Amino acid sequence: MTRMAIPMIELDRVAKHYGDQAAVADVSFDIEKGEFIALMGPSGCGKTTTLRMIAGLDQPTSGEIRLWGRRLNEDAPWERDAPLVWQSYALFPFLSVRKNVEFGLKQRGLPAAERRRKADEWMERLGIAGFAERGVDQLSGGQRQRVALARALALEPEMLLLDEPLSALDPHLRVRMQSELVRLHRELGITFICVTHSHSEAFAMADRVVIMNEGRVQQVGAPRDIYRRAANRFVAEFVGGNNLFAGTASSAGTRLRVDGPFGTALAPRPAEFTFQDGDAVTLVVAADRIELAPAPMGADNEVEGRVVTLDFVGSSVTVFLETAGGAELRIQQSLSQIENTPLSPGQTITARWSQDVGFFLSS
Ligand SMILES: Nc1ncnc2c1ncn2[C@@H]1O[C@H](COP(=O)(O)OP(=O)(O)OP(=O)(O)O)[C@@H](O)[C@H]1O
Repeated sequence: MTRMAIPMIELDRVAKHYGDQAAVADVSFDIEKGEFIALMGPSGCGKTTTLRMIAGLDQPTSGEIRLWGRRLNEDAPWERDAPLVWQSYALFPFLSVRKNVEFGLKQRGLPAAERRRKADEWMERLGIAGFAERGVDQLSGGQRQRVALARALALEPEMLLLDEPLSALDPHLRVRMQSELVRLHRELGITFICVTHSHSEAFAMADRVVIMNEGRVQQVGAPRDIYRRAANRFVAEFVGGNNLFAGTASSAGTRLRVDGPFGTALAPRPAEFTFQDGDAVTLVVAADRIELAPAPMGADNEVEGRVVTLDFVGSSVTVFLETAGGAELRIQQSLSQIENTPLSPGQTITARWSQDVGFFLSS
C-alpha cells in the first residue's frame, strides 16, 4: 500500500553549486508516473541544470533525487537502469533518418532485424517513414524534430526528458508539434519532463507546470490553477495576462477595499493572511476577467481609462488602458467581443469586473 504513495521521481531539497554560484538553490517537487511536467522559468533560472540532474548528467551538490523511493544521486546515467531518455535535437547529419532512429538501439546491442522493425514502427508512427533513407540534412525543421523524437521513443523509455524541444521550429510548426507531443504523451503513457522558457508552450502541453526563478521553485500546479491563482508576484507577472493593482487596504465587511492609482476595487478578503487598514497591498485581476463598457454605471469595480493601444494576437485582443491616476490596465477580449464596439487609441472607456475574481498577493 505504501508503495502506491511513492511518486516516480522525487526531488528533495536539491541544490547544484558551481563555485559560490547556485545554478539550483533549493528545488523540491514530485513527478507521478505518466505525467507531462513542464519546467518553466526565465533564462538562467536553473531549468536545464534540474533536468540534467534528473538525467544523471550532473550530480546535485546537496539534496536527493529518488526514483521510486531509491536514491539516484551517485548513479551515472547508464547505471540508473532508470528508463530515462534524453531527447536531443542534435541528429547525426551524415546518417539517414533510419540510421539516426536506430542509433540508440544499436548502442544497446539490439540485433539488426529487431532494430529495423522498431525503427520502422516509430518512423511510421511519427509520419517520417517516407524519408527513411534520406539524409537528415535534407529534412525540414519539423521533420528533424520527428526524427529526434522517433530516435528517443524507439528506446521505449518510461520517462522522456526534453530540453526546449520546439525552440528550433518556426511559430506555426511549433504549435503543431505541441499538439503532436500532447497526443504522443497521451497515447504512450510515458512520463514527459520538458524544459521550456515559453509559458504558452508549457501551459498548452503540461499536466503540471513547475515555475522556477533564481534556482528556486516558485509554484507547482496545473496550468489553469497557476493562471487563476499565482502564488506570488513573480508568478503573477511571469505568466502574463494579469493586472497587478497596488494600493492601500481598508476593510469592507467580507471584502477588502483597495484604493490606488487605478481607482477603487473590492475583492474577497484573503483567508490565509490578514491585512490591517492602511497596509500596502497588491490585488491581482486576470485580464480576461475584465469587461469593457462604453460608460460607468456607478457600480463597484469600475475604472475609467483612455485606450493606449490594442494588441491583436490571433483571435484575441489585449486592450491597454491608462487611468487618470496613471495606472495601466490590460483587458483581454476575443476579437468577436470587440467587433461590435470598435475601439481606437485615445478613446475613454470603462473597465469593470466582478468583486469575486480578484485575489491578493501575500508578498
Ligand atoms: N557548468 C556550469 N558552470 C558554471 N555555471 C553554470 C554551469 N551550468 C549552468 N551554470 C549557471 O547556472 C545558472 C542556471 O543555468 P541553467 O542552464 O540551468 O538555466 P536555464 O534556466 O536552463 O537557462 P536557459 O533558459 O538560458 O537555458 C546560470 O546562471 C548558468 O550560467
